[in-house]
Amino acid sequence: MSMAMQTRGPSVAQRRGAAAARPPLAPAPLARSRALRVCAAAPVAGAAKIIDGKQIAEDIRREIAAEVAALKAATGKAPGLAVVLVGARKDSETYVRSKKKACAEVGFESFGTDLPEDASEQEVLDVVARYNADPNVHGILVQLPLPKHIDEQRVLDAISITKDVDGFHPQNIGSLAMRGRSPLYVSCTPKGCLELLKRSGVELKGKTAAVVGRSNIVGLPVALLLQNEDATVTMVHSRTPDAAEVVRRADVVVAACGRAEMVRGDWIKPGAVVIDVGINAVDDAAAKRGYRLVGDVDFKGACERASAITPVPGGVGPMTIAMLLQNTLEGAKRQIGAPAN
Ligand SMILES: NC(=O)C1=CN([C@@H]2O[C@H](COP(=O)(O)OP(=O)(O)OC[C@H]3O[C@@H](n4cnc5c(N)ncnc54)[C@H](OP(=O)(O)O)[C@@H]3O)[C@@H](O)[C@H]2O)C=CC1
Ligand SMILES: Nc1nc(=O)c2c([nH]1)NC[C@@H]1CN(c3ccc(C(=O)N[C@@H](CCC(=O)O)C(=O)O)cc3)C=[N+]21
Ligand SMILES: [Mg+2]
Repeated sequence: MSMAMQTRGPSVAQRRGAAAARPPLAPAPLARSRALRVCAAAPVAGAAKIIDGKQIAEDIRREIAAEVAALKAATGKAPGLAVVLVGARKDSETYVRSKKKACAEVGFESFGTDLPEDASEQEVLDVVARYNADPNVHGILVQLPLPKHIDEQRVLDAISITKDVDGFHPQNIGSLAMRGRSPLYVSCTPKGCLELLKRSGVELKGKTAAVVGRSNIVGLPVALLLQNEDATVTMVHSRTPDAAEVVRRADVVVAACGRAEMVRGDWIKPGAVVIDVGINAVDDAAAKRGYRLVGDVDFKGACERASAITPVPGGVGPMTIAMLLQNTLEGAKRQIGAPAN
């Protein structure tokens, strides 16, 4: 696999120092990504390069901040993102908080509505309708999962496709699946996976890819995107008799099955590129929060065989938020350019 590897970039410590020396998202003169660093966790022989999603996401957010400044200067308007949270799940609250913080850092206006766990479906639909009609809101995100008594698909379908920055509307997913059509928005996590591959110099054309998981929000759109880049894609799901056998043939593996460390190191074809979407909390008495996050891939084992791999945390997660900002900026530019849509 041809990869543009940069193993001689600054050390992590140097990079941290440099980041601290300037405001976090001030447009840098050179917004180059230093995608890959040597994997510290793996033995020296055959050590995989780490695809540094945190760093790449930071580069993208800096690019976005510069574009927002230019948009504001030209139009007097800032992109606006509305986040709707129903209930009080701890993880959802954390995600929503980090999305709002990311919005503020790039100069977006952020809107938010928090509804109680027992809010009715109609109340959620009313909030969506209000944001659909608000010209200062260019993107709408309804945090998932919603409480059981609310029909998730009905709520997602109610989001105006012009503001569907999550890319969850069936029309946006459908367009992704059809040759010759382009969706208005591509879902953030799948788009982030592809951006990581692209910015790491991974060639997809003619390669074999395995996607573990087929959910509407991750596995399915990732598989469609990889196929659009001319990879030959196999999707693995809970009824696949031998997941390992499929993964062993893949030059590119995307793991999104929601099973901690299910994809074992010895499933990885030597030299393959591994994108680990999984976010799983596992109890760990030694960790500060009492748990630590692991991916859907056995990271240590995979490091010994992969040519490059994303870590968890610090891989796909930060890219999801960067792509949300990117989608919102794109939507704002379209909507501000044509206010009568
Ligand atoms: N980093 C990020 O930004 C994000 C991370 N995530 C993480 O990604 C992971 C996937 O999320 P999501 O797609 O929402 O999860 P879902 O639970 O919706 O889907 C999981 C998929 O994996 C498949 N699967 C489950 N068990 C197995 C198994 N034993 N073997 C093979 N396939 C299996 C399921 O198959 P079937 O269809 O047959 O049930 C399903 O298609 C989770 O860890 C989640 O936390 C999710 C969103 C964003
Ligand atoms: N409408 C909707 N859109 C979503 O995009 C959406 C959603 N609902 N519901 C939940 C999932 C999950 N998700 C993540 C986003 C960022 C990180 C992230 O930044 N993770 C950090 C770690 C954060 C930590 O330390 O807890 C990392 O991987 O480095 C993870 C997961 C978006 N989702
Ligand atoms: Mg989707």
